[in-house]
Amino acid sequence: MSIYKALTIAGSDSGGGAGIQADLKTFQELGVYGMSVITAVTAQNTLGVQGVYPMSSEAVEQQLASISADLRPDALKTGMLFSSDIIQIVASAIKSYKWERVVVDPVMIAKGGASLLQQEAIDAMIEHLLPLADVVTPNIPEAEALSGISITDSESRQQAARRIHAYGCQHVMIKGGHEADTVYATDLLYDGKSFTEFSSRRLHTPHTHGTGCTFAAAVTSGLAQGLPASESLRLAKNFIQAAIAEPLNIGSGHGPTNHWAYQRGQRQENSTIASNTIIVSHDVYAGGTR
Ligand SMILES: Nc1ncnc2c1ncn2[C@@H]1O[C@H](COP(=O)(O)OP(=O)(O)OP(=O)(O)O)[C@@H](O)[C@H]1O
Ligand SMILES: Cc1ncc(CO)c(N)n1
Repeated sequence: MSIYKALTIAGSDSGGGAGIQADLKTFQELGVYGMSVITAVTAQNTLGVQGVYPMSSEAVEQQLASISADLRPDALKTGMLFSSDIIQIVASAIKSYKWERVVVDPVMIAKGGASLLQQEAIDAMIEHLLPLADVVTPNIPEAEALSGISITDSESRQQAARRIHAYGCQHVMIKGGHEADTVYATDLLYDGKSFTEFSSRRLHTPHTHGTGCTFAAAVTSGLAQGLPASESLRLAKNFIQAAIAEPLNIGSGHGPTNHWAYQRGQRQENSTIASNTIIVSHDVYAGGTR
């Protein structure tokens, strides 16, 4: 039996719902062996972020080197990278170790508003990391920061996706979790040729801590097992829908998602979880100029 290996390069969330912890739980549930390079330790719970403690450059470099010397990842994802120094170290490791199937989740700000990436690091991400990415998964504020385009409607969302794609990544998925009051949570994929929407029923719950990390980790799990990007994104959309639909109700603030729910739903025919994961995926009209 082949063991597929996935690596997450991200921050630690002491509360266990986002960051490295969400990534490793997702890898495990989706049947891939998980490895981690920790870029920063955050003191965090469901109420917010109480502290951010970046690792030294040397600590990040050595973790990457140790993995490279022994355990080649089949796919990797980046999450919270915190500074332009860490971004450059990670980008040069990906290039020099010739690691492939790279998912960049351009984590910038936690849901409560705490900064997880220094402002000046956005340029480093565009210059060094995005050209190495197979899949980039910004939420709407991150897509605005990367593209410089204010997203107000579907046309401006398509423009932002085109602009980010032009930085050199293969696929851009602008996630729709932050849209207010829509019936569907719709993510928009651009592969340089056409747009595809992935829609699911928007669930009304405060328990969405770590949705972005979990989603990108599920994409990485699919890529690690050799699925194409579009299939990996479909898997991730199903995984996160199930994880939001069955909240754990842990903590007194914005609780974590349920990383067990997807596999539980797969095992139970006709379960409520399975019926929650109806996905509409279709090509959308690519208006405007390319
Ligand atoms: N309330 C919801 N109902 C259904 N799906 C949702 C909901 N909120 C987010 N999603 C889905 O979860 C995934 C992550 O999207 P989101 O925009 O929340 O990421 P994010 O802002 O990066 O998350 P994070 O807070 O972890 O940084 C997307 O596939 C999105 O459509
Ligand atoms: C460590 C970490 N990474 C990412 C996020 C974004 O959800 C978070 N809250 N914490």
